[in-house]
Amino acid sequence: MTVFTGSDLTCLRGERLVFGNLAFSASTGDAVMLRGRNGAGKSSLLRLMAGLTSPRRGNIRWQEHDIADDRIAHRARLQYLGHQDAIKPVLSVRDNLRLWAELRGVSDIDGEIDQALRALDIHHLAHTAGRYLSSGQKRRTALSRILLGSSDLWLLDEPTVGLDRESCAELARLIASFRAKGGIVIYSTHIDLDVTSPTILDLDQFAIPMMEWLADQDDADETDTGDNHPFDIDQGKQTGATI
Ligand SMILES: Nc1ncnc2c1ncn2[C@@H]1O[C@H](COP(=O)(O)OP(=O)(O)OP(=O)(O)O)[C@@H](O)[C@H]1O
Repeated sequence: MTVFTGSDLTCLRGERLVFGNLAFSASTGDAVMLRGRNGAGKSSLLRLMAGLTSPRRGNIRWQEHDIADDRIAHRARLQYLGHQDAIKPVLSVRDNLRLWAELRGVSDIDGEIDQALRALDIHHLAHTAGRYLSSGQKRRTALSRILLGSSDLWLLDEPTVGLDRESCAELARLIASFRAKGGIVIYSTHIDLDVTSPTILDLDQFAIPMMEWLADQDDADETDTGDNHPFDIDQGKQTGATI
């Protein structure tokens, strides 16, 4: 059953048209790998999928409901791992996890933290303060957070950065186990992660020149009464803004 979809998505960041006319769909147990050159918009798309930002055009739906209609419900069903590990330097690994578990309303906090620490093989770091962790240990701590509580969707932005080979293999196992329980995983990576049969979404295919998009908008706006152009078209010409 198709659960998570996006259609006709256009993403603008600053004055940059990152991608346009992008669509995706994912069903229970699916993995989607985002691919594309640096700056193609993988992180931007993951942020849209998490409901942290809004598309300039198009919509993203969870079981037919636009995620923009209830962002709190959407946040509750997903775990998002961004570029930043978001580890509090003065708190121990365990207390960092406790903070996240409390925010997520986990009931068996200590039990779930123990499980997550074991899954990422960082139990021995439980009492180490965040500021003393190596970058790989920070990434493993951040990854252990996504195991806390229940979720239906993992959005992972370059989850392998800083991880050694064993941790990458462990992450691949965690992804497989999450999918086996019906979870959907969408991730970006520049290195091979051993994920079984992911759908590939290549963002390079959705890059469109800014001027082409503005002309397209102009046609669409001819029937509009209001002026909701994001940019003045002459300004676009002056700056020659293209992808
Ligand atoms: N906060 C921001 N404000 C304005 N533009 C931004 C911002 N963050 C990113 N961008 C721009 O958006 C575009 C897409 O960036 P994004 O980080 O989504 O790409 P990416 O595919 O994840 O890149 P990478 O592979 O390098 O991580 C880039 O051109 C970037 O310069």
